[in-house]
Amino acid sequence: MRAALLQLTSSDQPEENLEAVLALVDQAVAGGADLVLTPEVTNCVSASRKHQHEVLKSENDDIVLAGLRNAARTKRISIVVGSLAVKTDDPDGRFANRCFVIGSDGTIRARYDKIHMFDVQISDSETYRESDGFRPGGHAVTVDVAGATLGLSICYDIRFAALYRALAKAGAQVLTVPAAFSPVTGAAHWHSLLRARAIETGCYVLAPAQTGAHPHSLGRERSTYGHSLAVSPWGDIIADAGTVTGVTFVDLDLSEVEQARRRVPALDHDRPFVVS
Ligand SMILES: O=C(O)CNC(=O)[C@H](CS)NC(=O)CCC(=O)C(=O)O
Repeated sequence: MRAALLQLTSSDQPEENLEAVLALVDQAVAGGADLVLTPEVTNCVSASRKHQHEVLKSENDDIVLAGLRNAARTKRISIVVGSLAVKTDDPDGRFANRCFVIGSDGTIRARYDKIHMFDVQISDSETYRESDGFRPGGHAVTVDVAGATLGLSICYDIRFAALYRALAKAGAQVLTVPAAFSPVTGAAHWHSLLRARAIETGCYVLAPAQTGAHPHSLGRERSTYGHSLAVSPWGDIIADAGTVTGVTFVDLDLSEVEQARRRVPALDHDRPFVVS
């Protein structure tokens, strides 16, 4: 199976982002991809709640989701839309940070709402309060698509190893980690966290990322770390997109999942213990 990781610098305008992502989907198809993966918040990166409420829609009216479903169907590819910010029926008006898996017939095969919210003060000048604007999910999801079983996650989830262990035990062979990582924590932790999850589970890890300085008509400036990454089930980095936008191809051989788990069957070696 050939996967293509799309690295984007999404703006706060969904129309622009749709155009940009469809251009990269075309490149991915031309390069022979069966499975295309896009980063977290492909449809809109914005720090302004007011602006988000103006431009974002429920999933039924989201133009990026509609455009990517159409692309999947007409080009016969599967797509993991890393996430879209979509309106929900939350009484506080909060959005969902939702991953969509689209089959090669254009149907939505799975949805996953990001579970862990990035409520973090990285420094005096850099604070994130994701749960102010987004309603967290509570369901982990695996899905069979393009000949593989995927285990879904989003960005900050990567710091919660138990999620990935549960996904692998539920049958996942490929863990997807679409992201919009902060430059500071990315430089410190990104590669290590992704490699650790691959090593612990014997899964491929595919992590398409937002990169660079995101243009804003409103709100404060926002930059992301980039470095879309693919990691083998043995823990080797097999692709790193650096910081430019574009498409990164990676060929997956699912027998490597079995092989890694045969060599180190740690996934089957959990033991009960108490902490005192
Ligand atoms: O707000 C949006 O536009 C979309 N969501 C995000 O960008 C989220 C929440 S702010 N970012 C992360 O989870 C980064 C995690 C991270 O950087 C780390 O774990 O170190």
